[in-house]
Formats: sequence, C-alpha cells, structure tokens
Amino acid sequence: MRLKRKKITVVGAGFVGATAAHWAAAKELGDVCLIDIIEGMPQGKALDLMQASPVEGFDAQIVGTNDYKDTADSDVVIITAGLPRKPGMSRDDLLFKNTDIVKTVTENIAKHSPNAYLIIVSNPLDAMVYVAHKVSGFPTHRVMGMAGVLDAARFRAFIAMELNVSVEDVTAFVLGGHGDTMVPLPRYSTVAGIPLPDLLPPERIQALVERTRNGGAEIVNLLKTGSAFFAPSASAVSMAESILKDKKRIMPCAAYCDKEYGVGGYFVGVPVKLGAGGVEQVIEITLLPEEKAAFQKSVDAVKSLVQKIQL
Ligand SMILES: NC(=O)C1=CN([C@@H]2O[C@H](COP(=O)(O)OP(=O)(O)OC[C@H]3O[C@@H](n4cnc5c(N)ncnc54)[C@H](O)[C@@H]3O)[C@@H](O)[C@H]2O)C=CC1
Ligand SMILES: O=C([O-])CC(=O)C(=O)O
Repeated sequence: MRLKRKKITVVGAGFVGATAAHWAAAKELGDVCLIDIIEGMPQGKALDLMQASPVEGFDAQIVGTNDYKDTADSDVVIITAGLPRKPGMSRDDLLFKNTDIVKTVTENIAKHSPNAYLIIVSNPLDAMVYVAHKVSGFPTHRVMGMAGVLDAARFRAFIAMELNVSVEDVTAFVLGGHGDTMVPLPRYSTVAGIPLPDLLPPERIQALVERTRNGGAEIVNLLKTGSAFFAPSASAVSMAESILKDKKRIMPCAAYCDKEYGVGGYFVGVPVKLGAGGVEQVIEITLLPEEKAAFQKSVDAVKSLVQKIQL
C-alpha cells in the first residue's frame, strides 16, 4: 500500500486564494490544487509556487487548473471565489453576485469531492457559508466559514502593538457575524493569561475593539482596489491545518448553531473545536447581558441577510 498526501483545493486564485495556496504548500499540509475561471492564471501561479519550493524547501505538488476534475477527492476545500469590496462598499453589497459564484463553485466541488471539509472565505461570509451548506447538502460539521480567526488575529495584533508585547502571548476572542456588528470580547482576551481589562483602561480597550470591527475596511481604504489577503489566507489555512492534523484547536469560526446560543439554525461566529471530524464541538461560553445583546444584534444582522438569498 502507498500512503497518499492530503489534498487541499483552493477555489479562486486571486489575492486570498493564491496566498492560501502559498501558506498551505509552505506548511507542507499536502498537495494543493488551485482553481479559477480565468484561463492560465491559476496554472501560472501554481507553477511559480512550484518553483519557490526548492528555495524554501517544501515538498508539495501544486497544480493550477480551470477543470473541476483536477480537484477530485480533496480532503479540504477553501472557497475564496468571489468579488472583493471596494472603498465605500460594505461586505453585504457583495451578497447577490457572490451567492451566484459560491453556488456554482459549491455544486462543482460537492460533485467531485463529496467527502471534503469546506472552509468558506467569500463575503458576506456568514451568508456564503449558508449558501455552501444548502447547495452541497454536506453535514454541518463539514461546512464552516473563516472570519473569527482573522478578526481575533487583528484584535491580538492591535493589543500587542498597544502594549508592546509579543503577539505570541496574546489571545483574543471575537464572536458573531463577520460584519460591522461583530463582537470582540475583551473579557475573554488575555496577555499571558492576564485578562485584558487588568492591563488597559476601558477607553483604550474600546478603541482597539473599534479598530478590530473596522479592520477589514481600514485595509480596503488603504488598498483602494481590493481587500486584505495575507491575514485572511493565513487564517483559513490555520483552520485547514487544525482539521488535517486533527489538532483540535479551539478557534472562532462561522459554524452551524441551532440550540447553541439560541441562534436557531444559522452559521455565525462561535468558538469551536476543529479536528479530523471538522467542527467537533461548538463551545458555549457565558456572556454578560451586554455581550449577549451585542451577539444577538449580530446574529439578527446575519439572519436578515440570509433571508434575502434565493437559491
Ligand atoms: N472571510 C473573510 O474574512 C475574508 C473574505 N474575503 C473575501 O474573499 C473573496 C476573495 O477575495 P480576493 O481574493 O481578494 O479577491 P480576488 O478578486 O483577488 O480573487 C477572487 C478570484 O475569484 C475568481 N472567481 C470568480 N468567479 C469564480 C468562479 N465561478 N469560479 C472560480 N473562481 C472564480 C476570480 O477570477 C478571482 O481570481 C472576496 O469575496 C472577499 O470579500 C477577503 C478577505 C477576508
Ligand atoms: O474587508 C473585507 O471586505 C474583506 C474582509 O472580510 C476582511 O478583511 O475582514
């Protein structure tokens, strides 16, 4: 018998997709298939990455394609296909165009990789996870969205910058949908185990919370032609890694919640255990009344967006 490497497909070979392929290959998570509708572009980027492999010393086959047959039997599929927003737009403005794209992509992926775990990145995130779940018919533990890892990473980076400490010692949690109503949780954010409220005055914490909420828009306004991609792609690949290596990391992800947090059957950002079984557990943490109210507002925003989707 011959053991096979794991296979990661990244759909959409744009900024987030190509960078995700880079992180996945550099970490030797498995072979990588990069697919896009633009002819030649995923092939070119895959070949370029293959040529980086001797320099960086990673062994992985990286293939670029426009044909879903090449994505067959993937273990994990990261979906980044879709339009990014431009300055002045909200993520929600992408709803209808990206619904069509994520629907087509998911149909093709489900056909060729019926056992894959799906990590959705396309925006508006929580609504696109709903689309991928409905269209694939996959069980909910195999469909999830990347947002909380990114939002928490931004919060962590801002905390480390503010306190002039190593990012390694900073943990943070962000709940809710990936939009203006997301809920960074200072009480559940720490530096080497010390709760953030013990280290910073409330007005400084509030400033970091606001910067985290606007983290995506801050970058969109600087780039002007697209949105963030280094941290988003690293975040998606860290979720893939936890699944492929059965690490069972606890990460904030857009996961299906029914009774959990009283959400009632939607995908929203909550703490989950990610392992070889995908979303192995949704962890319910105790929230103060004001945190609960903020989370509910965020869930309501996701619900009203999802209700506009026609598949
Ligand atoms: N969840 C999150 O936290 C984040 C989400 N995003 C979202 O990720 C998406 C991608 O962003 P970027 O990579 O910066 O955009 P991009 O424009 O650089 O890349 C998107 C790619 O998708 C491809 N594409 C379009 N329709 C397709 C289809 N039917 N099949 C296959 N490929 C298709 C395009 O040709 C393009 O290459 C956007 O919707 C963006 O809003 C971006 C950053 C963070
Ligand atoms: O801001 C955007 O449109 C992209 C995104 O979701 C993020 O960077 O958080």
